[in-house]
Amino acid sequence: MFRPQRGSGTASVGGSVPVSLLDDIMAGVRADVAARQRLVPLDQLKARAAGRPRPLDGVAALKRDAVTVIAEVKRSSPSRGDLAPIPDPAALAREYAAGGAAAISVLTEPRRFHGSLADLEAVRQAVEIPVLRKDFIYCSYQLWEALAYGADLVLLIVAVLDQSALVSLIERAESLGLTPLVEVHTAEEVSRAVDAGARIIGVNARDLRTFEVDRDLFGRLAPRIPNGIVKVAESGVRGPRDLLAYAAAGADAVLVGEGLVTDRNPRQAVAELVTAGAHPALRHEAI
Ligand SMILES: O=C(O)c1ccccc1NCC(=O)[C@H](O)[C@H](O)COP(=O)(O)O
Repeated sequence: MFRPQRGSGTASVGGSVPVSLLDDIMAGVRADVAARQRLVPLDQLKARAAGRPRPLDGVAALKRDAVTVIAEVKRSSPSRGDLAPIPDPAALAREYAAGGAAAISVLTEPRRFHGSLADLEAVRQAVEIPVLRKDFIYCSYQLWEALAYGADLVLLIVAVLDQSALVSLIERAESLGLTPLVEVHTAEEVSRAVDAGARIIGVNARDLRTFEVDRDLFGRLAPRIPNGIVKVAESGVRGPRDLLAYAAAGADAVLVGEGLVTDRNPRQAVAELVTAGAHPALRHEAI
């Protein structure tokens, strides 16, 4: 198994073939999905999903007359290692909701982020605001899992999907009532997301191949995102100042992980972001 160095998303395996960490993550995700498919056949998953209420509207939750906050349940990450043990994700989610978060993001990838579908379900049962399944989704089985375990939104990362897969996953997610948050990191990926019909586009400041965080990237890419599409600034928010910078560059929402899970008072940390996001100078019309 490839073990990444901090600050480096690529390495030489066996001294010769360069392997991207993202490729390594995807290999693990595919193996895990295949194993879960053997344990829980699609019919069983669909039956479980049928017992769930219809998912909440992700667009309506994020696009308000203030900059909204998506607060993330994030234990660990490839770039930063262990961040917080989070023994009770439901309790953390309740704190986030009490602080005014518009939605909760739950990392469900187990190998690198120490997340799970059980975390997703626990958070779903704890809060009434929309919940995002944040994972490396490449197939419709994972969408059914998202639905069955209580997600309202799903992350689709353009960098790991070819265009036909992106289009069909967006369509399939929408047809299931799930709202896709389509993540980009380059101008070309913005075009692909727009062409594929994304209604929410997240610009991730973190390059998933090098782990470098470029907070100015959102400002460069946001003008390429047409009006009417919800713009989310992902990664690198460590406090209200970062939210205000993203807001000034046109963000409708920010997605925050490390800055919240490492704070001693996550409820207050969210509330401070929400207060900054509601500043009258930032107010814009809801779509
Ligand atoms: O966080 C990582 O190291 C990472 C590495 C490879 C793929 C994804 C990764 N993180 C997922 C995210 O995009 C973040 O969890 C999210 O945007 C919050 O970022 P932050 O507030 O900087 O923790």
